[in-house]
Amino acid sequence: MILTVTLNAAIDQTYRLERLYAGEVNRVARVIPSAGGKGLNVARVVHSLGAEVRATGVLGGRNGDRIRDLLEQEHIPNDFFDAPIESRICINIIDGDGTSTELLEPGDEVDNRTVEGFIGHFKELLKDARVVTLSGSGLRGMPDNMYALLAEAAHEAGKPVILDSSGRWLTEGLKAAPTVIKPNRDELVQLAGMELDEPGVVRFCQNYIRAGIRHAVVSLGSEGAILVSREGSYHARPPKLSTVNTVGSGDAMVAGLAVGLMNGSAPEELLRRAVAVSAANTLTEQTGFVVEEEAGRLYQEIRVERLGH
Ligand SMILES: Nc1ncnc2c1ncn2[C@@H]1O[C@H](COP(=O)(O)OP(=O)(O)OP(=O)(O)O)[C@@H](O)[C@H]1O
Ligand SMILES: O=P(O)(O)OC[C@@]1(O)O[C@H](CO)[C@@H](O)[C@@H]1O
Repeated sequence: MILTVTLNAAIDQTYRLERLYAGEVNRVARVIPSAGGKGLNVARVVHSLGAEVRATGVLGGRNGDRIRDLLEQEHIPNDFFDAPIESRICINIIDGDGTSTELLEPGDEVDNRTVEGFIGHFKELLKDARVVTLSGSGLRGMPDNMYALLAEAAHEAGKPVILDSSGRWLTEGLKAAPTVIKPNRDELVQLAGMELDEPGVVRFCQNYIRAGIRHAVVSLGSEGAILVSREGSYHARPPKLSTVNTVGSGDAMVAGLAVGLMNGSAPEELLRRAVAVSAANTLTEQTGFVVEEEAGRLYQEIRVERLGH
């Protein structure tokens, strides 16, 4: 089973309208709600790929109940830790030309009892997990090294762990050397403190490989992704696509990586599958949702280049 962690779960509201006018009254044409926060998108995609998944994290309040209901409707197995908080709402506004504007609430504040309680809950769930994914921001009040604590618990239990986060959650989480990391272009620039070209990405990521991370996968939007590992580095590119909603593509990539890791895929295959799954996510309206056959079709069209750097 793949265990997905969403510390800061959300009701993701996708609003579609013809055009967004800042500073004016905007009427929404269509609302598409889904159980969100990055880890729940990962869970949905793993589920749609037919692999066994369990979603965990922290939920609370009426929004927390709604998130549970949405998960039940989709038959996504879940076992969240209940906390005296209100889970957040995140908004993604997509206008007629496909431009996406995201409004992300920060999430509620928790105390130490919730932090300790969740870590205990996570350690129990780890027993049945084959791969763990840690995604997105944490809740206020959680220690900056929350993901390092969870990754260390996964290491102790002998379970591979994928980290996909940003800011301090990522910087501190990296110190526990997760098995796989998946920064996007902006996150890598923040970590490096400068823009990087393709050889620069490989050289920079090799530092993480030396520090014990097995695969560093840098996602580059429509340009696909670069995987750096001890066995070699690769750049996989998807075909040009008419995208519908790109939000959650990074999460779909993490889902593809988790399934590949569980199946023991070699780096090139791991990357090709992850790029195919993430590209398939851009073709569906719902955030973090993939049609398996679409991913299979795209898999044939991914071009993979071995990098010499
Ligand atoms: N326009 C696109 N066309 C084809 N594939 C895409 C496109 N946008 C994203 N992808 C695929 O999705 C992967 C992840 O996208 P991206 O680098 O934007 O991640 P991200 O910023 O983490 O996304 P998010 O935070 O929205 O989940 C890319 O590596 C690529 O394989
Ligand atoms: O605030 P975080 O946890 O970093 O990101 C939250 C979020 O933007 O990420 C997903 C897209 O990747 C959305 O479902 C969700 O709303």
